Amino acid sequence: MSSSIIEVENLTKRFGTFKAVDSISLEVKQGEIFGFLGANGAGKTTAMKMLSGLLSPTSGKAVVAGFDVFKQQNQIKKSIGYMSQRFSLYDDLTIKENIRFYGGIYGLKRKQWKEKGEALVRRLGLDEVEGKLLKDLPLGWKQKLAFSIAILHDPKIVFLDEPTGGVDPITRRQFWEMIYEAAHDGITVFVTTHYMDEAEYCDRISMMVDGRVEAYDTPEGLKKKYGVKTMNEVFIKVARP
Ligand SMILES: Nc1ncnc2c1ncn2[C@@H]1O[C@H](COP(=O)(O)OP(=O)(O)OP(=O)(O)O)[C@@H](O)[C@H]1O
Repeated sequence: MSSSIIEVENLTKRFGTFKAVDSISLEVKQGEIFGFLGANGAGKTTAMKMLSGLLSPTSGKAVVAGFDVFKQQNQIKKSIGYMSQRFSLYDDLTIKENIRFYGGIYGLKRKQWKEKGEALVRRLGLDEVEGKLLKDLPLGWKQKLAFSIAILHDPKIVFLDEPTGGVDPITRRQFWEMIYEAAHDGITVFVTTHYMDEAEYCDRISMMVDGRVEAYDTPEGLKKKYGVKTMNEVFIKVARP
């Protein structure tokens, strides 16, 4: 049995008197693809920011990649990759410049980001367009590139906040193939999504409702528990009881 890479116990975040995240507990195993689901405003982004060292929790406990989310936020940031729809690549830089920029942020040496960047461009078939500005690429390509850059430094965990929003099903499927490859290489994937077909691709799932974790199991286990055939139906039962 693989060991846990994320351990969360009664983690809470208050904004004033409002509890955006209300005493959540969960565990993610190394190399797992963990789906972090919930309706809009359920508290997913807030929880994910705490786990990635970007936001201080109010109370509870969480250890990410062996580091404490209260005291070791900088070490956490170095051990993870993060990609969200809002925080992505720079539109006014070329593909190559984005790789160089993020390689620098992740602390890679020139030789490392050059080698890894070249391999990445080849793997994604972007050789012809690497000198193009990001804004001239289709959204699906930008997302694949953003994901590849988020794991350029071989992090232990990559946090993906709605990584496939707004793209067509074929591009989403290709994106998920990249996720599988990363997991196969031992990177733990922690992903939020509103697409229930994507939830089916995860090893395990948690579903948040109003700041709390209301369901937590494998997709198969959840479907069995709620007596339904799809994750869509599970979501409707859990999120709108
Ligand atoms: N800085 C903040 N100050 C006050 N309230 C906040 C703050 N950040 C988030 N919230 C509130 O906390 C709740 C949870 O927000 P969060 O963004 O974590 O939800 P989410 O599940 O990620 O939603 P979505 O799917 O829409 O991204 C929301 O009601 C939101 O308005």
